[in-house]
Amino acid sequence: MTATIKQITRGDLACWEIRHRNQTLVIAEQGAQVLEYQRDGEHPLIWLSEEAAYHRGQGVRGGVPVCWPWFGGLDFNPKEIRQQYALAEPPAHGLVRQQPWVLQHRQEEADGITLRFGLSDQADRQSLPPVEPTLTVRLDDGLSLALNNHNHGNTPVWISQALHSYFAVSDSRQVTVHGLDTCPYVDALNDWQPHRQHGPLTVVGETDRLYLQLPDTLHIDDPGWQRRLTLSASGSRSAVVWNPWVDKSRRLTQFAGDAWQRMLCIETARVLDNALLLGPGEQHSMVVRFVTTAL
Ligand SMILES: O=P(O)(O)OC[C@H]1O[C@@H](O)[C@H](O)[C@@H](O)[C@@H]1O
Repeated sequence: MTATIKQITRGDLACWEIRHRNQTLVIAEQGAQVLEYQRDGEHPLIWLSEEAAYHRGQGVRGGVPVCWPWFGGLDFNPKEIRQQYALAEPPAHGLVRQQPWVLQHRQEEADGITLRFGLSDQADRQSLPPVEPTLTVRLDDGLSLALNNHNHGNTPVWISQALHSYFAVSDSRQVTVHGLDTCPYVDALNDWQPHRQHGPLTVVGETDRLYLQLPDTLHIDDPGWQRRLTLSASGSRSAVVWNPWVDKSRRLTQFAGDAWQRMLCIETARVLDNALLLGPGEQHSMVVRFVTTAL
C-alpha cells in the first residue's frame, strides 16, 4: 500500500486527506468536492480560494464542485431539463454541491487509491430525479474523477452536469488553452450566441463559454510555471471555460479581487446539445483525468 488516508476537518466540514507518493489530495464529504490537489514542491494543480469558507450547506470556492443534475442557471438549460423541475428558486449548478455525501467505498492498490462517494441518506432528495449520482476519485500518477449516473426510475431523465474544475495557473492572461480549435461554442456573455473557436484560447477579459464537439484531450500551457496540464475526458464532448476577470471577481463570494489572475476553470461537462439522456435502468460515466508535465 502506498497511499495513506486521514480524516481531517476544514472549518465545519469533514474531509479526507489522501497522500500517495508525492501527492496530496483533499476532498470534502460535502458535495464530494475535491478541494486541493498538489505534488510536493510543485505549484498546486487545483486552485482553492484564499478566501474559501468551510460552512455546512454552502459551496466552497475553488476545487472541483460537482454540478448536477443541471449545470449553471436552470433557465439557461434545454427545455427537456427545465421542465423536469418546478422550483421557485432553483440554485445555480444544481442541487448536490451543498449536500452531504458519504465515502461509500475505498480501494487501495500498489499503484494508487480509489474512493467512491455517493449522496448521504441525510441529503435532501426531494427535488432530485430518480438518478443516483456517484463520484469516483482515483489518485495514481495523476488524478481521475468519474461522475457516474444510474437511472433507477421507470422514465427517461435528462441531466446536464459538470465537474467544475478550478485550475491553478501562474497568470490567467499568459496561459493558452489548446484543443478547442474549430469547436463551436456558446458565449454566455454575448446573449448565448453561437460562435466558433479559431486557434488556441487566450483569456483577454471575462470569459464564460460553453464549448461543444470537443476532442478527448485539452491542454492548458502555462509558460510562467513551465507546465502543461492535460485534461483527458471520456463520456463528454462539452466543457465550460470560465474566468471572471476584474468586475465579476468583485461580485463573487469567497473570491479575492485579484484571484482571477490565479485561476482558470475548464469544466468537463454534459451541457446544451451534449446533455445526457438516461433511459430507465441506464448508467453513464463521465471521466476526466488531470496530469501535469514539463512544458
Ligand atoms: O458562483 P458559482 O455559482 O459557483 O458559479 C461560478 C461560475 O461558474 C461557471 O461555471 C459559470 O459558467 C459562471 O457563469 C459562474 O459565475
